[in-house]
Amino acid sequence: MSDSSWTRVPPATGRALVPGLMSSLDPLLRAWLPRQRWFAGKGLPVGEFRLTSATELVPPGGRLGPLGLLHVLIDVTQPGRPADRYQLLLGAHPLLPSALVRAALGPAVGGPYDGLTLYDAPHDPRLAALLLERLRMPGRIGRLRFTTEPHAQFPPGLTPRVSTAEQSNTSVVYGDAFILKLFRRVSPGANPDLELSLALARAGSRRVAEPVAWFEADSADPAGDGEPMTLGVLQRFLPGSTDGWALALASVAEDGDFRAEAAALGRATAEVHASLAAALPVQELGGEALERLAAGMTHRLEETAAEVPAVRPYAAALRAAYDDLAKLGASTGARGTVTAQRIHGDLHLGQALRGPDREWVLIDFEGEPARPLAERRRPAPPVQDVAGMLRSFDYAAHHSGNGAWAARHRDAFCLGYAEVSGADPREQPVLIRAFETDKAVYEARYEARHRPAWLPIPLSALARLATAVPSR
Ligand SMILES: Nc1ncnc2c1ncn2[C@@H]1O[C@H](COP(=O)(O)OP(=O)(O)O)[C@@H](O)[C@H]1O
Ligand SMILES: O=P(O)(O)O[C@H]1O[C@H](CO)[C@@H](O[C@H]2O[C@H](CO)[C@@H](O)[C@H](O)[C@H]2O)[C@H](O)[C@H]1O
Repeated sequence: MSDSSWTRVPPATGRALVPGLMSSLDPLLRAWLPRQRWFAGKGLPVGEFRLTSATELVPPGGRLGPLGLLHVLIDVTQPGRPADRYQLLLGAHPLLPSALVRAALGPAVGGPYDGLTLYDAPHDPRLAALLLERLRMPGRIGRLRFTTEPHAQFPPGLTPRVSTAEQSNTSVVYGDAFILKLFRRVSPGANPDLELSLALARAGSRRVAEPVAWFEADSADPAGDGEPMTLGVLQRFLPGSTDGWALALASVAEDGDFRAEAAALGRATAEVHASLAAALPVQELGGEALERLAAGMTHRLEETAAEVPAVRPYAAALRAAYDDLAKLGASTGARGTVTAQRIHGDLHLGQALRGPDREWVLIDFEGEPARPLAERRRPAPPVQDVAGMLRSFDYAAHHSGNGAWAARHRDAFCLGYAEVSGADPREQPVLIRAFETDKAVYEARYEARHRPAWLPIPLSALARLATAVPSR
């Protein structure tokens, strides 16, 4: 089937295809976009919207027109940050069915776009099904390129439902067999969620949800640097799985013993690290690289203290952890004693799913969404992931004030990790303290921006880390 049966391909700006789209979208997006969890520039005034691409997907042989799926990439300018590019998937309807009213970008009646109401398409099973059909067929449409992993099979007609999980992107589950993650803030370059999941799956790892298909946009516009942008990844869905955060909270609530699960998670994490080290480049970080790492952490602390006043009282003491890291760099010279490799980058209990077979699988290899893509793709010491998980045990325990639960399970996780890697991460105290501090600083900013009621959790960790005995 030729691509042309799927779509009308618009010119680069999309304006000729969808006359009036931008003037209709502008006022709607001003109100709707900042309310979305995945909107990165919260709290800052919105400047301009610039349409960089619009592509309409319509079913083969289906009627052309506004009832297709409109794929849009839009740049948003805000003072004090580089422009962000967002992926929008829009439906348009003359009279929105009641089930879709909550997905409307604005008032659900009297739509401003040619008399049509615009809405967030992943919520519409008909349009989500259309996207799956398109993913089943490798090929291009305008700037969009669809790819299927060789030998991967996924049947047509799976029933879609949009995920209700609180998340940084938007996911659609198809028949409890596959899950499509639609990245919302996109940048040129492979998204590590696709890159690392694919590397792990191709290496035969059982700790990953295998990608079966994905789609990208080329960066033909002047702002792009030539690398394609990953827009969405379809992966195996793990039915009947529960995430580590839910399991940990249940255990905390009854002061339970979760150590076997925590140790198994430590082993799974070390297995993933070993597979990533075997599949992708590894490098030794010399003195200067460690000093740069420490400088980056110090910078993040300063930015956070400027933005989140409650962090300020701890800032001076916390810097000691980074100074120690820089000194470690200075003492190693160019020899390099710290191994860096590709890692998960944002590991926490919510990123680990345990299936009915009781095995852990890690998901969401995207890294911290707030960091630039190039930084997220850089090799880093694997202890960074360990520190992320240690913070997560602390988060879980905080809900009941049960600090002993956190300590027991942090230990169990490290012991499990050591069983596979051959070394207990706590044998690198300077590194682990620096990364744990850096993570808690990240969390303070994350919570201040997204969930202010949770801010006390990273703040209490910062208070503890600030008074921790320096490792010198
Ligand atoms: N392969 C999968 N199988 C089952 N559930 C999944 C799978 N991938 C993700 N999920 C569910 O979707 C949620 C969000 O996924 P995640 O990749 O963390 O998205 P985001 O990056 O947008 O936060 C997870 O917490 C989990 O509940
Ligand atoms: O899963 P995401 O990629 O969206 O990660 C972001 O959101 C997480 C919260 O949903 C946040 O994690 C923090 O809260 C968790 C409990 O909800 C806790 O287990 C983590 O340890 C803590 O960092 C994550 O930092 C953020 O990037």
